[in-house]
Amino acid sequence: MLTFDAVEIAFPSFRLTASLDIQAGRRVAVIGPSGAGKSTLLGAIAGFVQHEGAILWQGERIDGLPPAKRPVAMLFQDNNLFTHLTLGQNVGLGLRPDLRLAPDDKAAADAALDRVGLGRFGSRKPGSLSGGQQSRAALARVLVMRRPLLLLDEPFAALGPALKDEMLDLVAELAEETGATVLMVTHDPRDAVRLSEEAVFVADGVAAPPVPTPQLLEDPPPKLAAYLGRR
Ligand SMILES: Nc1ncnc2c1ncn2[C@@H]1O[C@H](COP(=O)(O)OP(=O)(O)OP(=O)(O)O)[C@@H](O)[C@H]1O
Repeated sequence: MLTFDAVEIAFPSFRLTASLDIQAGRRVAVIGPSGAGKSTLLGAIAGFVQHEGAILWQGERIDGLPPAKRPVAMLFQDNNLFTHLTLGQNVGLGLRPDLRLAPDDKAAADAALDRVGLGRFGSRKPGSLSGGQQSRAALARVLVMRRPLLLLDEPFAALGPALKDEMLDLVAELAEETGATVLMVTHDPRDAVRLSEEAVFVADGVAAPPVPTPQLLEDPPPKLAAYLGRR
């Protein structure tokens, strides 16, 4: 279980509180108006954002750990693939930031590329791939890290609808296989329904405890209704 215990994030002109639990193995959408604090919430889990209160994973505090030691892998919208490195090396970075890859590491990187359908592309560079293939490579890099918490910050926003659906289904499949707990920031209720079982609504300085995604979208609180354009 991922626990936010009286977490409070305070920037000079922004404040966000969160007291909630997310069951291990769940896929959870983080949804809410622009600027509400969705990315900030993920940043606190990953260790990029300072806060009061405690964040625990399986009952142990992780908020004192440096980002690299947290049980977390994070995927951003711009992929963060290095254009001068091959896909194999980009994925290998998930294992060894210095890229001193042992044979086992190389095999794990190849296996991760294979799993996302890029088995033959290990020696290619990102620039020679389509947007969808680049997204798959970035997913392979977080997959190879084998971290139990997968944080996705609008990772597929730049993809067209069909490709986005394909990626969301792939994430769901991989999460089932690995048992990973997934938190995904999205602006699109369709994405939330496609990927997630539960959703955390972030608005007015509060990240609310998760509720079943269909329930939240069928009967949204007023702020979410306004955000969704349903008044
Ligand atoms: N390092 C920081 N220092 C000060 N303020 C910050 C910092 N990071 C974020 N903020 C502020 O925190 C608020 C929440 O930002 P955040 O990016 O988390 O929102 P969001 O819900 O992810 O927005 P969007 O949907 O537009 O991406 C914003 O007002 C932002 O300006």
